[in-house]
Amino acid sequence: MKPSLTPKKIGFIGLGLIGGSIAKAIRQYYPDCTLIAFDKNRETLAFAVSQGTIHISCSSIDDNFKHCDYIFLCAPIAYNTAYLSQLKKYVDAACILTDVGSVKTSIHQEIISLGMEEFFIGGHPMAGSEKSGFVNSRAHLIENAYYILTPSEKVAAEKILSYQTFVESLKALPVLLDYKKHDWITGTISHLPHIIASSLVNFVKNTDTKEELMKMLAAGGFKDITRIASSSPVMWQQICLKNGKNIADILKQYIDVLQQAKEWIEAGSEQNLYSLFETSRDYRDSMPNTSAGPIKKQFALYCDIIDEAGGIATIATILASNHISIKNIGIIHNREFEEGVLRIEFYDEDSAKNAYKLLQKYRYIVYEV
Ligand SMILES: NC(=O)c1ccc[n+]([C@@H]2O[C@H](COP(=O)([O-])OP(=O)(O)OC[C@H]3O[C@@H](n4cnc5c(N)ncnc54)[C@H](O)[C@@H]3O)[C@@H](O)[C@H]2O)c1
Ligand SMILES: O=C(O)C(=O)C[C@]1(C(=O)O)C=C[C@@H](O)C=C1
Repeated sequence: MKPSLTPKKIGFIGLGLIGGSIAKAIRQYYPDCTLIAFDKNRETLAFAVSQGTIHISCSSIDDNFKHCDYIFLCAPIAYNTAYLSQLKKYVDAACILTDVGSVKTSIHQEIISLGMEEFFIGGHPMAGSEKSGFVNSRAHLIENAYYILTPSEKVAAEKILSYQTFVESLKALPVLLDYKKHDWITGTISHLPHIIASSLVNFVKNTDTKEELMKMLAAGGFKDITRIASSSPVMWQQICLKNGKNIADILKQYIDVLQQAKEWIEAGSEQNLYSLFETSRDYRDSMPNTSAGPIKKQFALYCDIIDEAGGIATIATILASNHISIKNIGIIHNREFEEGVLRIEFYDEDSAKNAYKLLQKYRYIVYEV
């Protein structure tokens, strides 16, 4: 049986940040598709039904999961793998079973041992946040983000094509990859940075002065490199356990690099130290910073506001009544804007441009980023 190009029913197991965001995107682009979900958190399911994101909330993996065009496993990785045996009786020839987990080898191995290869295409959207849960999910999360697909060896070519087309229809950018290669690459560009961020934060916590001066004085540099230290401990514990071998090898190489930097500093090696920062600057600056690149462009503007109660609310109302959604809003204080200024972030370029024109029309002083 061929996979359907316009899915009629899609199931979710785990409806948090990623499951919720994919479900919301599907709701937007396939309004006639029935969405069903099981999550261990019943309040999440009730909320998702009340929001109109899903149609049916399931209290377990039950018969509702029969005849799905897609089943998305979106719980923390070890649970996704643990649910496969229960799902086996619900996947049929037309169904594509997929996951969104940050590690792929462990789930592929279980799929092989359960004889479910013809149904499974691993998936991993390279988008996310340090915030978890359905409440933080949004349809735009995967827009313009790379979405890695790791097809099983025995899955039909037409299923792969169909899934690629589906991912594109949700405005993400599918990239096919071997699952073992996936785990090495994400080990380096995602898992290692999370370990660095968390251990750096803990290092500061443990070496701070009695008055917590480090915590007070930590500025942009520290905050930029450690945002992801606020991510879900369960999710990252499971990633480290399941991709442990790769991460340990990568960490070893990275520690050698740190050791080298230490030696250059101790030796006062001017040329090597200059090269360290020059090379990194050039490479970092060469990374695409458009919304289609791995680093998402931020669509923001700054706006002066009078320091009075309700100032932010007035601006939020002007934008909302013109159907412009705000991603983030807050007053910032830095050297450039000593008095403090309102920073408003939007989901896309058009919203930022429209907001700019609108706020100018209302006589606000607005600065483009
Ligand atoms: N957060 C990110 O940045 C990111 C990005 C890409 C992929 N992922 C992957 O997506 C998956 C989900 O991550 P998330 O960020 O959406 O996490 P999340 O915590 O926001 O959501 C997980 C959801 O799964 C539910 N859940 C937990 N245990 C369960 C269980 N045993 N049975 C059923 N439901 C259960 C939780 O109630 C929650 O609603 C993970 O596998 C992660 O590796 C995360
Ligand atoms: O932007 C973030 O907060 C993320 O951590 C997203 C991020 C990452 O880039 O490492 C986290 C885990 C994923 O599996 C994919 C994306």
